[in-house]
Order: sequence, then C-alpha cells, then structure tokens
Amino acid sequence: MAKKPIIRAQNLCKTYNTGSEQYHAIRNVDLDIYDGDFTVIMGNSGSGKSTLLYLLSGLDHVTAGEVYFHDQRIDAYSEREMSDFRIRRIGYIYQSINLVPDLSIKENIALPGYIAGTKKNEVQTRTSQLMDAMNIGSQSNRLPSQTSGGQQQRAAIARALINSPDIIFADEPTGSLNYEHGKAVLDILTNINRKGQSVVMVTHDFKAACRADRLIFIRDGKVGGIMEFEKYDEYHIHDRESMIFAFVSGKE
Ligand SMILES: Nc1ncnc2c1ncn2[C@@H]1O[C@H](COP(=O)(O)OP(=O)(O)OP(=O)(O)O)[C@@H](O)[C@H]1O
Repeated sequence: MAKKPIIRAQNLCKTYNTGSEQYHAIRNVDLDIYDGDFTVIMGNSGSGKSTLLYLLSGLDHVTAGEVYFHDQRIDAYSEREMSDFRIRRIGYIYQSINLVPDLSIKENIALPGYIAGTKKNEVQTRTSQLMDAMNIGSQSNRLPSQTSGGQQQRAAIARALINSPDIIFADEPTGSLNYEHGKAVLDILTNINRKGQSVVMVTHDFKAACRADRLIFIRDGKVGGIMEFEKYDEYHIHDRESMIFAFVSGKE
C-alpha cells in the first residue's frame, strides 16, 4: 500500500537574523514525512536538524515555503490555531527533557491534558496508564530532580503522548542517557510506532538510527539523501548499523 504523507514541506526556508548577519539554516527543502513511519533525521552538528524539526512541528515560524499537515497548511495558521495544533496534534520530546521543576512527575505528564481542556478524570486515568506503560508509576509524586535521567525522559515521552497526538517529534531523546536508559527509551518509541504512531527522531547515534523506516540526511540545511528500510528487527541490527554508517559517511 502506498504511504501517505502526514507532513509535507514545500520549498521550506528558515533564515536566522543575528544583528546585521543572516544565516540560512534551512534552504528550499521539499520533504514528505509518511504517516506511520519511524523517520530518523541525521546530519552533522549545525546542519539544521533541530531547526527542521521546529518547522515541521509548527514550533517555529517558517521564513518562506509551506508546511502541510494532512493537506492542511499549518504555516498560515493564526497564533491561536497554531497553539491548538501544537497541544492536540503533535507531541514533542526535547533533548533537554524540559519538565517543569516544581511539578511532580504525575503533574508534568497531566499538564498538556488540562491545557487541552480534557476532563479531569480522563486526564488522570490516561496519566496513570501512561506512567504504567513507561514504568514510572512509583515515581509519580516525586519532583523531576528526585528521579533519574531515564525516568525523566520516560516522563517526557508520557507527557508528549497525553493528548494522543498524530505524530511525535523527538530531538535527540537519548542524547543525555546511558546505554541502558537510552535503549529503554528507543524501545518505547519503537513500540508506540508499531502500534501506528508516527515518530520523527533526530539522532547522532547510529544504533538509535537503526530504528528507522526512513532515514533523512541533512547537509547544510538541505536534504542530502534519503534511505528506506523494512521495519526494525533487532536480529539485523549489525547489518543495518553498518549500512547507515556507510550511507552517512558517503554523504558528509
Ligand atoms: N536562534 C538562532 N539564531 C541564530 N542562528 C541559529 C539559531 N538557531 C540555530 N542557529 C544556527 O542554525 C544552524 C542550524 O542549527 P540547528 O540547531 O538546527 O542544527 P542541528 O543540526 O540541530 O545541530 P546539533 O546537531 O548541533 O544540535 C546552526 O549553524 C546554528 O548556529
């Protein structure tokens, strides 16, 4: 069956103005992100990966070009439409985790549910279910600072899932984690993707990139290459890792 785009970028550009200087971080990018895919974005430091993620998810304004979400043009949304889109349709996992320090793990996860106006009992039920799924139920009343980095990252994933978004964006979600915690986070993202959730993940890590159905390589603010895979299977991980390494090394 042909894949359908969930996000489509056309002639996308982002220019940062710093004083008198301009920096063209994203340059005329045409790109489809497919519904149900686990999409991985790789590229050298400063190539524009995070900027691209911000534009595709509506977290930042485009300088030029268009972004479509299921055929709806989101870059033309008003501020109000955009904030509604961000809270209901997308989930965003930040590299820096970004939990609210004064709220408990449970309250952090529930917060976007309340902002979306969902009934209190529904938010509470879903928060409990997500905490169980992420194996952080025992941490629910602790502050983020009283939990491990891996637990905080799993809470950040639960928070991103609370409003059942159509697509999850994750910017280096394993960047600050040790191997064991990083693998647990990747396993969670892989499992939710197998259940149909679209995932877009930026990573520098070749092992993490093996989870991809589709790998997009960004070079100097442009798409430098795209590689397609079958669904991830741990059995073939070593072959896949060397293929990705060869692909990326050839594009740098
Ligand atoms: N707010 C900003 N103002 C000015 N320049 C910026 C801003 N944000 C990013 N840039 C520049 O745009 C370019 C792309 O940045 P971006 O953060 O998207 O890269 P990246 O590929 O995600 O890098 P990394 O892998 O190091 O996180 C970089 O040269 C960066 O310095």
